[in-house]
Amino acid sequence: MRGAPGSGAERAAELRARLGRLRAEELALEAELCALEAGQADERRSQQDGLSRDEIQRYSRQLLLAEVGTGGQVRLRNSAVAVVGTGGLGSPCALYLAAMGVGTLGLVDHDTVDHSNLHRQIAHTTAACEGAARKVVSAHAALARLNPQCRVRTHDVLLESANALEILRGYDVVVDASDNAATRYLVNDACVMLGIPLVSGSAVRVDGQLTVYNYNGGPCYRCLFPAPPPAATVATCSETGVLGVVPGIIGCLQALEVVKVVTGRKEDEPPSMLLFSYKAHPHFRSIKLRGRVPTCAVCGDAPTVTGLVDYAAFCGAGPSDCPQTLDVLDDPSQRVSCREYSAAMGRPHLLLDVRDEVQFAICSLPGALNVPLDRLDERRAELQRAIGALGGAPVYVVCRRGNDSQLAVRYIRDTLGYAACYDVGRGLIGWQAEVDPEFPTY
Ligand SMILES: Nc1ncnc2c1ncn2[C@@H]1O[C@H](COP(=O)(O)OP(=O)(O)OP(=O)(O)O)[C@@H](O)[C@H]1O
Ligand SMILES: [Zn+2]
Repeated sequence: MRGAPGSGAERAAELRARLGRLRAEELALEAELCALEAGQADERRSQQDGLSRDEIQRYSRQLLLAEVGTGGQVRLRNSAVAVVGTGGLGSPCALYLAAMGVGTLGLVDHDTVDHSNLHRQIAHTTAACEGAARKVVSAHAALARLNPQCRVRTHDVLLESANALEILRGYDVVVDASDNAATRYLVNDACVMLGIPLVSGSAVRVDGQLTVYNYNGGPCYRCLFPAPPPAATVATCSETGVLGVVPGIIGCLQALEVVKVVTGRKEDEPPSMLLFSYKAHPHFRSIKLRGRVPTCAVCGDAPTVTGLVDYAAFCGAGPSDCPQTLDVLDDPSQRVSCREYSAAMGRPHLLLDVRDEVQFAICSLPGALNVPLDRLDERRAELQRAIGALGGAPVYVVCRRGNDSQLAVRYIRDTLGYAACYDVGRGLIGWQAEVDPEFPTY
């Protein structure tokens, strides 16, 4: 409803529009600044001993703590910390590190802000998303607003074997806030080779984990996990979801560990892994870890990995948490495109949606019967009845991305013996791209 001319509602709309333009301009300036600064030679980091008047005022509540004091604050100011990933973990971690007075922060990310990031990636804003801002630019803007005294270096690149040593060299601590196995091993190996402590975190669904690796005789990531898990078993936020505050909790704890390492307060702590779960009571559990493993391939006594390797090949998946695309149907005639299904919708058929009930409740195509892939066999009689009523008309099977639907087509053809069954290729993601741009994706 539009307000009357001159009313508060009209003024609010005008102010909202003006703020939108200012936010867009801020991001454009930020992007230009990031690009300029990225091309400049690094200045020497300040290594002075004392604190300025401004610093004393800004950090006064922290200076009062025996755990920090002036000495600790100076160490924070003189430190440089790299944060790999400015997503769910990296956002709160980098914000707190900047707020607490870390002098130099390096942000590494190769991604653009997306709407589905905003419930947890709190360094980013709706305006950044609408302007398709790069994550490092958007995070730089947030850090600059929070603490202009923090020097931010942005690395708007995919961290990979070819650039990791060069990018991470010179930092005092590295924070792994990434979301995939290939990057975890890469960052671990680079930190071992460069002799940098690594504060590693992860968060999926309602659970999180935190460990400091390669520190004070403790293990590295490979000491604990010498071989990566099979790529298909790795849970990812985009597939299984994540409660917004969970990476917030772990990212804040990563910032805490950085402070302890930089201020020298962690030296007496034995290595441990902290586990968090919303479902466990109490929510936190700490597991003691053994020290460095002498046979470890990278930090052991006779390392076999002495340079960065091909981590995508090692992990069976590249540096992305996007699920792999399956192709299990032998015959392309068992698949229709989303456009072809759209054309067939007016004719008799059964649309079977094999996503789980939670996803089906988010959005679905008209008339779809929902039987999750893992319940096909249990609900076999019901399926057979529905197929029997078709009089030979086709069954189309859909899921989110077109992977599970292929497995279901196989089941219906091979186990139920119904040959007129087709996969809707690329699933609902394809439906939005090919047929209906208004259809929600998640
Ligand atoms: N090798 C890498 N180099 C640079 N950035 C990386 C690398 N690996 C992961 N990242 C970044 O780490 C961040 C991890 O964030 P997060 O786990 O919250 O998920 P996301 O990828 O942003 O979102 P979603 O998984 O929901 O699509 C991402 O911004 C991603 O781009
Ligand atoms: Zn090791």
